[in-house]
Amino acid sequence: CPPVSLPEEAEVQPSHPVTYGRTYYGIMFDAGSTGTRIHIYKFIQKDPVGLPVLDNEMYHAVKPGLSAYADMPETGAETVRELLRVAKKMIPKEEWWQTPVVLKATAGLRLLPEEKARALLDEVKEVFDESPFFVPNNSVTIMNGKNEGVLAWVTVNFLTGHLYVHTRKTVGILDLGGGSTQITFLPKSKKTVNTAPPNYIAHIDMFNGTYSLYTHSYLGNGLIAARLATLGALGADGLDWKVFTSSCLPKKYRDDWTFGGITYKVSGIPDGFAGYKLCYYEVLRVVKGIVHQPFEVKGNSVFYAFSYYYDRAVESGLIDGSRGGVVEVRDFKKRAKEVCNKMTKYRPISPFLCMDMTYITVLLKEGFGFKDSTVLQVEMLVVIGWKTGIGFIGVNHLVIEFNQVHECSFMYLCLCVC
Ligand SMILES: O=c1[nH]cnc2c1ncn2[C@@H]1O[C@H](COP(=O)(O)OP(=O)(O)O)[C@@H](O)[C@H]1O
Repeated sequence: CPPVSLPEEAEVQPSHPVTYGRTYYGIMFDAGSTGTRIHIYKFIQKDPVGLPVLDNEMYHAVKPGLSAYADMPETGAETVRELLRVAKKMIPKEEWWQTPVVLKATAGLRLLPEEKARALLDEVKEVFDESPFFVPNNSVTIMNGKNEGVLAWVTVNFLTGHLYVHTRKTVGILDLGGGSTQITFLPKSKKTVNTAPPNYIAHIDMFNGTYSLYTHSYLGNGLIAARLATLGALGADGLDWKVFTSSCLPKKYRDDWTFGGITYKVSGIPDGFAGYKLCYYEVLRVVKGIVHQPFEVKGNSVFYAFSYYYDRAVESGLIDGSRGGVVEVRDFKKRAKEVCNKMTKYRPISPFLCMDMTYITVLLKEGFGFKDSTVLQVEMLVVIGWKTGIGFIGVNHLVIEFNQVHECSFMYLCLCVC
């Protein structure tokens, strides 16, 4: 493990134009299951001994994600080349040679057969090598689920000011991606740690101490992968002729639907039933017996929920998109019932809204075991980090990479997940 150093108090630095000091750039790709995003960071070091401060972040995204190109890795890598063009426009030419470029892939590539994922990573690495940027060792990799959960926890707690020496009051995170979903929190009671499966506990070193986090990433339980599982389409054959039906979809709905580069025929049950109750039992199969209920989650911890929790809360009108908001688990349930029982009203938003909202409800209640009254702070991560301009977990990927390159002297924080 590298040495760990964190400032005494993690201070949120205001974003303001600084015209002196040394400037550094860094390029981070977040290769998710539903899209590939580039984050271009600009840091300014005001004095030679101080830590660099994030001055600006630029963001661009393309859809679909790399995994949609499982059978055309070269075409997939072209999407990365396109995004690098943006970086070339943003970063001054004389800085290119010392600007590190890193790509971390998440659930989309984890779900692919190993050789297909490998081919995609190799093609992306070639694109990096052909670029004028600095390519550190292991710059194109799949991030494991444990790190994904821990980094999101560090990011949210850093941005919300909960990371400081002897910190005890932290917030938990719930991240719902397309392919996987993560839960991470710092347990207050020993029983949570002792009753958890051993690989659900991650020990992280911060401030000269070791913290044991409860964390797990459920592969295949992201929102979009869960749709496939609900429809019974995950790993199914006969895709040319099979129509996958569900009572979570409007009865008259029938369409082709593509995820991960594969197209599925999906439909409601035209002469059958649709609605919350039936849908609830359909999605329950995707969660029951798979998702572990931590002992402590029934307590009063604060959880930040983002990614698809946020997207669907906004779409269904639970929260305001520009501000995020506080909701109780029961609010998701109430809104799921309404959406499912009035499918035609909500169909223009998305024919999958009933399935998605029901899945979120079932995941929270039957999966993690949250109470109806559990409060969730539903936010877009960009909003959480608006003061600093720090956007997504990308910044922490970058921190890790920078630290490997600059031996922990460079960034706000150094972290080690053992
Ligand atoms: O840079 C970002 N800022 C804010 N939200 C993001 C960003 N990148 C991804 N998301 C959110 O993450 C979700 C999709 O997750 P993703 O495609 O990364 O799946 P995965 O993590 O399962 O691979 C969506 O809700 C999307 O809005």
